[in-house]
Amino acid sequence: MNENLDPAEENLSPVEREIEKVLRPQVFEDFTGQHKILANLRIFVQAAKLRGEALDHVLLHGPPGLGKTTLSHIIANEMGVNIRITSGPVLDKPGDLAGLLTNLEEGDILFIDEIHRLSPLVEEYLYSAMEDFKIDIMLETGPNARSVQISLNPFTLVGATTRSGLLTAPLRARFGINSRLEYYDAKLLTTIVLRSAEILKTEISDEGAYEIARRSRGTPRIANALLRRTRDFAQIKGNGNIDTEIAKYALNALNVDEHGLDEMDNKILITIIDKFKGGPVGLKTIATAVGEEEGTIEEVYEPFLIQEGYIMRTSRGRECTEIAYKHLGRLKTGGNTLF
Ligand SMILES: Nc1ncnc2c1ncn2[C@@H]1O[C@H](COP(=O)(O)OP(=O)(O)OP(=O)(O)O)[C@@H](O)[C@H]1O
Ligand SMILES: [Mg+2]
Repeated sequence: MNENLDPAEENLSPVEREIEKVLRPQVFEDFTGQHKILANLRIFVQAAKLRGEALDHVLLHGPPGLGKTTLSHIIANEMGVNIRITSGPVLDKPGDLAGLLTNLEEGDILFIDEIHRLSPLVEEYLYSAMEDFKIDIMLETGPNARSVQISLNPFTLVGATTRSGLLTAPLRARFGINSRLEYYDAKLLTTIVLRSAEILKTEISDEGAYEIARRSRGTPRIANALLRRTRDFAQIKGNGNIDTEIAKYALNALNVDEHGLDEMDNKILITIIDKFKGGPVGLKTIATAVGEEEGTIEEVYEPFLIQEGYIMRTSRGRECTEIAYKHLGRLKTGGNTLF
């Protein structure tokens, strides 16, 4: 496995991976949305550069595909430093981490993706590295074994996670900068789609871009993926240009509904309403019923369904709202269909 590969891109074909790469913004200027986070980061980066210091450690959290990995690379570019990439599950011994840390040059960024999945032992080892830029390493083994403390070059740890709730308090406390990425509105996503279309040299109307944008679950990664697929439809079924009509045609063919919910979103809502009388029902039960991992539902599907008002999280489980009933054409009392 290429150590610099984003896990989210592992199952893409080489061509798609290349496209991902050219679409990924490289500097603050090209990164759309998340205004507050960006405004702050620009200041922190500028100040750190002015003082000639490493940037404070940064924690980026939020649902998949909103730009955590992208921002990490941008921070490295803007700081003018190297970035080393690893992830929580890959680092299974403190020794793995020590190897990475001792190779960092002054100011470099160590990016740990899925940082909530660090083993407790590795996490603890990270504490002194983050706090004092010092680590203990073991020299020799057996009777001569001894540990010595070595100093590291000051570096910046950038941690990314979709599950900040799973981070321990001591780890979270060691990040000076803590940013939560939010879903993007349709207007911002339209800008992103237009930018990507330009890079891909695809003709697209503003309305066509908006149609893709508003049906992308608030997520740039999904917007770019839908743009690429719509481009295919435009090429084969049309004249290569994307307008509203071809966008609608493509999105329907891809099972993305009018409100941008995909098949699994709808399956979750239908299950809660038809099988569990609209809830409340526990996450585990929903997961079993729809045949999806509990964690995936909690990280990927639920946050968007909650934000858009389709479901509510209560102490007794998940409940569908009036909006979900309306969306699916169900009557709230008794769960009968309208049709
Ligand atoms: N603000 C943005 N402006 C333009 N494009 C963006 C933006 N945010 C993300 N993208 C695009 O979306 C893709 C996915 O973003 P990224 O890989 O950074 O998400 P992530 O938050 O790291 O997701 P995961 O949690 O799955 O790792 C990127 O390749 C990039 O092209
Ligand atoms: Mg990522």
